[in-house]
Amino acid sequence: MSLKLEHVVKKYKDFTAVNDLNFSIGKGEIFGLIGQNGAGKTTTFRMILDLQEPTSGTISWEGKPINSVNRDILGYLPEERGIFPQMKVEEQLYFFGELRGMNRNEIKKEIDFWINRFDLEDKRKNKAETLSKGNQQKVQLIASFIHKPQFLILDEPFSGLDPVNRDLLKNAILLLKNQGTTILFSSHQMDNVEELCDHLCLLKRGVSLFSGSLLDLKKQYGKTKLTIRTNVSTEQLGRMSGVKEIKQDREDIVLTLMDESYAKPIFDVVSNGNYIEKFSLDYLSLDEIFKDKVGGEHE
Ligand SMILES: Nc1ncnc2c1ncn2[C@@H]1O[C@H](COP(=O)(O)OP(=O)(O)OP(=O)(O)O)[C@@H](O)[C@H]1O
Repeated sequence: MSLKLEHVVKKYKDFTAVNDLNFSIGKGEIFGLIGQNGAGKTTTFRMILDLQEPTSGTISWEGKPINSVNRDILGYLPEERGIFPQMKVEEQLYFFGELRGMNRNEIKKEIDFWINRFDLEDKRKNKAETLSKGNQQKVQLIASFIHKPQFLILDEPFSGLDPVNRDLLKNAILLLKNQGTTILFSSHQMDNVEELCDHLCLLKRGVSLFSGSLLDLKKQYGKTKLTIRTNVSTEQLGRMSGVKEIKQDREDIVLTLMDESYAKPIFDVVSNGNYIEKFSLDYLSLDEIFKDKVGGEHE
């Protein structure tokens, strides 16, 4: 394991922001930390980065206490966005690279590569303050990993990015993973987590509701989402046994089943002389699981 948190607690006076948190991240894995506002994600990141001390518990990197590890193996995109407004994009990135001990040739290579990937070529010589928010965020992202850290922590990296830039970021994250970078990121947007993460931890008010592989989380619920497009009526399907919930979603009827075994009798009814355009039995989406786990409080 690269990163390991064991029984980590963070208290602010009487308030417990993180309570007995345990999870580990394997080398080269993408790990998602998800939770509502105030769940304790940023606090956890700050403890991993040794910017805050845990009240109790241990955090280790490759078996050594995280605070004994060379800072240059880490990269961090903080939640607070901010770059030097008056500095040109390129100067900015040279500055952060030099801070990490890189020479100008190495930095130039990285800048050329990432500026191109993030579609910022025409902004190179522009002052940061003249860039749109999304473009400023991309510059800050490049700054966080320009030194090729072994372990990259991204706090809400997708927030504020349009769909095209979200895809650019997703591809960048996958590229970094393929180069061996271990990546931990937080997000409120479950589709990003679902697409990218191998493993995740679901936090609610500082307590972990689940930590482990995405597939194991999905298996807890089983394949209970049945989507049907047919000429059989909603009323008839709603009367079938094992149906917990039924709703119309445009042309589809979506059933939530008590468990997977109820799908076969429904198939037998639907396939009996009817035209079936769609019959698909799936795991719940991470968004649906999240809402179920955190209850009705998720807006
Ligand atoms: N310095 C502090 N003093 C007191 N309470 C704090 C402090 N920092 C954070 N908290 C509280 O700890 C809890 C967790 O905060 P944290 O910022 O880690 O949440 P988060 O999951 O990152 O939320 P968000 O998604 O809104 O960024 C919140 O209730 C917050 O008010």
